[in-house]
Formats: sequence, C-alpha cells, structure tokens
Amino acid sequence: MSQVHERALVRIGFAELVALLHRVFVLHGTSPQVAATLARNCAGAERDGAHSHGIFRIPGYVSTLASGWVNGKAEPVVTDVASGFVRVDAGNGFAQPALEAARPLLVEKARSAGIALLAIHNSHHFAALWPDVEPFAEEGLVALSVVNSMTCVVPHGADRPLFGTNPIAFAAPRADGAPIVFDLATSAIAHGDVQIAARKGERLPPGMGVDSLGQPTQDPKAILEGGALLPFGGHKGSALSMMVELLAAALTGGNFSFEFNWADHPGARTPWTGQLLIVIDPSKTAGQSFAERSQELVRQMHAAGLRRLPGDRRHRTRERSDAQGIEVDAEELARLRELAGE
Ligand SMILES: NC(=O)C1=CN([C@@H]2O[C@H](COP(=O)(O)OP(=O)(O)OC[C@H]3O[C@@H](n4cnc5c(N)ncnc54)[C@H](OP(=O)(O)O)[C@@H]3O)[C@@H](O)[C@H]2O)C=CC1
Ligand SMILES: O=C(O)C1=NCCCC1
Repeated sequence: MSQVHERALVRIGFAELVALLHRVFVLHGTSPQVAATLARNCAGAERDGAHSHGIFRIPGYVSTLASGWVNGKAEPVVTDVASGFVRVDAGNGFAQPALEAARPLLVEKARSAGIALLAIHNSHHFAALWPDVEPFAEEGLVALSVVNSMTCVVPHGADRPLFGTNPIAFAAPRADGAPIVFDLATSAIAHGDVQIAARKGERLPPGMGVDSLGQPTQDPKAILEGGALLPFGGHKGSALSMMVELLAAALTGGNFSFEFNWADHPGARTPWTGQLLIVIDPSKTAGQSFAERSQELVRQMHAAGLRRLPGDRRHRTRERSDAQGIEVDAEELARLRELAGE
C-alpha cells in the first residue's frame, strides 16, 4: 500500500519572513539595500501564493550569488535619455533594485508626458513580474512589463529551444477594488512550476513540453533533463514570446535568452537579460475617468458570468496571509533559517 507523506505546514508573519530573507541575502553576498528589495519581493510572492517565485527560489539566489555570476552589491546607473525614456544599467545586478532606482524619474516622466518607458539591461530577473507593475496601478497609473529569461522554449514550428519563458505583466487601476493585474509566462507553464512538479513527483498536463528527442511528454524531469517547454497557444504564444525577446532584450541592450552562457559558473540560475516597462498616466489620455471605465469593464465581465479575474486568487491569498500568517512548509522554513546562519 502506498503511503501519502503529509508535509507539516507552519505560519509566519510577512515582516518576520522579510527579515529572515534579508538576513539570508546579506549573508550570501548582497548589499543591505539589495537584500531589502529582494526580501520584500520574494516574501510578497510567498504571501500571495505565487509559490513558483516565492521562497522556493531562495536556494537558486544563494547558489547564483556563490557562483559569482551576479553582482549582489551592484549599484544601478540611471540615465535620463529623453522626455519619455529612462535607461538603467543594472551593473550585472538584480533587476528589481534597478527598477527601484529609476522609479521616481519614470513616474515623473509618465505624469508629465503621459507615457514613459524604462529600459533595464545587464540585469537578472528571478522573480514574479506582477510586483514590478502592481504598485504603479496602486497610484493610478497603467503599467506593462516584459522580461526575457533563458533558452528553454521551442518556438512554434521550430526544432529546438530558443526563447525563454518570457512573461508579460499588466496592471491597471479601477474605481472600486484592487488594480486589475495579470502576469503570465508565454510558455505553456513557467519553468518554476515544472521544477516544483518534478520535486513533488507529479505529472504535468499534456501540451506543456517535449523530451530530449522532441517527443511530447508529461514528465517534468524529462523536460528539465534535456527536454524543453512549448509556448502557450501554439503560434500565438510563440509570437508573444518573440515580442518579449525584442522588447526586453533588443530594445534595452540586454541579452536575448540564448545569448548568455552560464556554463562556467556552476550554480548560476538567474537569467542575465533585460526588462522593459511602459508606464501610462491615463488621466492624460482617457476622456472619462479611466478607473471608472475599467470598473465598468469588470462589472460587465461579472454580469457575463465571470467569477475569477486574474489577480483575484492572489489577493484572496494575500488577505488570508495577512490575517493568519503566511503558510509555509516547515522543512523549507527550517532550511531558510539554516541559510540565514541560525
Ligand atoms: N522572471 C522570469 O523570467 C519569469 C517569471 N515568471 C513568473 O512566473 C509566474 C507564473 O506564471 P504563469 O504560470 O504563467 O502564471 P499562471 O498561469 O498561474 O497565471 C497567469 C495569470 O492568469 C491568472 N489566472 C490563472 N488562472 C486563472 C483563471 N482560471 N481565471 C482567471 N485568471 C486566471 C493569474 O491570476 P492569479 O495570480 O490571481 O492566479 C495570473 O495573473 C508569473 O508571476 C511570472 O512572472 C515566469 C517566467 C519567467
Ligand atoms: O519560472 C520561470 O520560468 C523562470 N523564473 C525565473 C527566471 C527563470 C525562468
């Protein structure tokens, strides 16, 4: 008879988790400022139930820092390029501190010109993308971001992997309620979710990936060990993934997903690419209040029978976490404490 191994779950408060992750990052080679940004980002993902980019990612951050592949103490250089254009060289550091450094100028430009673009390059993005856009919508702005990752997706109709899992995130304010936010990989499944399925010994739904011979497989290990992912929606997801390569890499001066080689840095996990953000001030463009218009769209979607908007699950999980603490695996938390030297 097979035995089901129940994992013990424990709860931890958001502030306590941020503080713990901060200690981990600093101990493993980031500056306190970078640690503060990454710890908040990662704890926020865990709090919202975005598990593929929550504390599951910490060992990857740690091994990457140890490998020397990324500069955990990089100081981003922000350039005011033109009226609606800001560029940041992340200095081979993480993308989130680069965004944080450019944020005030980006918002100022979006509010004065109606639209502003941020091009980040020489950066590493190892996280969910919604934390990069949601705060803009919380202050009344519309934001769109794309980031490319590492070669692991076979373009539709091609013979071998080339694209990254290349997510797109969008956030818009609405009158009554949390901003409308979606954040999705352009691959059929995020690489992180394949790793989690492999770890749990679960099979994937059909249509997610191929094995090393290019044959369809539902075995996550076969995808990870020589196989590859497929784009979502065939040629349509593939076209979006191509667009992400162009916007996040070609337009920013960053690497395409296939252009960097981390083979000489064993343990490196963070893609060294680029990221693009577009921020729009809708008060400059919409005749009526944009937030009222987006609220009307939501009202009509609900009237049409829609029960779940993108972002609803995350916000429900956030409310539960805020009220009861963030539910985490006890063993995973113990490993984090070890990584923090406790
Ligand atoms: N840094 C990087 O290079 C990469 C990061 N990623 C990250 O991986 C994460 C996971 O991506 P992915 O697996 O594609 O995300 P999902 O497929 O889980 O979700 C995509 C979006 O659709 C929403 N959604 C899911 N199911 C439904 C439903 N039934 N009805 C309505 N809305 C729904 C989600 O909202 P909700 O969140 O509320 O469920 C989310 O906004 C993302 O955060 C992404 O940024 C992915 C690839 C690369
Ligand atoms: O889940 C993914 O896909 C990725 N996440 C972080 C960066 C690499 C790709």
